[in-house]
Amino acid sequence: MLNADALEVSYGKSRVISGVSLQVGKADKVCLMGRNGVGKTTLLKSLIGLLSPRQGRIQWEGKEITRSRASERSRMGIAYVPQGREIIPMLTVKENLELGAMSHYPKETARLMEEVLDYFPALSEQLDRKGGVLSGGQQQQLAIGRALMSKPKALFLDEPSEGIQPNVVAEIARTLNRVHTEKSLSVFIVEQNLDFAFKIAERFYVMEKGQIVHKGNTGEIPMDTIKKYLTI
Ligand SMILES: Nc1ncnc2c1ncn2[C@@H]1O[C@H](COP(=O)(O)OP(=O)(O)OP(=O)(O)O)[C@@H](O)[C@H]1O
Repeated sequence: MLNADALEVSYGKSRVISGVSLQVGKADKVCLMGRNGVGKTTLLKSLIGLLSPRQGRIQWEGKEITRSRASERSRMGIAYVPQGREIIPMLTVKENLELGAMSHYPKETARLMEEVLDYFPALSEQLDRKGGVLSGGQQQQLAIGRALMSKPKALFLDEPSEGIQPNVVAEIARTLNRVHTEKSLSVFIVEQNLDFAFKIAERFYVMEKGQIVHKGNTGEIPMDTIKKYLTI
């Protein structure tokens, strides 16, 4: 579905990603792990179109998208949940959700919202509240819900468990697994929380200094082995 080949991504003269190749298949559940600053967010942004790779190529469903803008990739079914969630604090929960459908599926807003509120019932009671007053966990649910409003085929999430209470993290994992099953959604998560990552991912990639140094199936490798890559 998404195929990245030999990507190189830089900020000015500083090369952050080099020679990275990875695949995300249909209904795949993949986690990208690595210590702080190894380049996970940079790689994710290049996959969804917010950064342009200096070298390499990205294909989506067999089509070249290396130079496509993020908005075009979004129309093709690639949705992004950024680190820090980036919900709009002055808009209500309902308005934040509506934004997700506005670009591509404005006529389906009501139906999509019903679906998203079924996935995240806690948001139903908050619809008229400003996004900015929600707890971190509710904001994360809102950010994922907003992404789902664009009817994605694949969801790319950057550290969705960061700063969130364990019970809400567990609930988010359950919901992502449910959406994956019901919609054949592909899920690609950047995570440092291994418990959360292992609740979702079937496959993983580990990054060090801008390169993939390890990959495999989560079921075939003990969590402790991966932990070694993440501890200093
Ligand atoms: N906009 C930018 N301009 C210049 N350098 C940047 C920029 N964003 C990130 N970097 C640098 O690129 C490197 C990789 O950062 P990146 O955020 O991709 O890592 P990460 O693995 O996602 O880290 P974290 O887990 O802390 O989010 C770091 O050295 C960082 O300082």
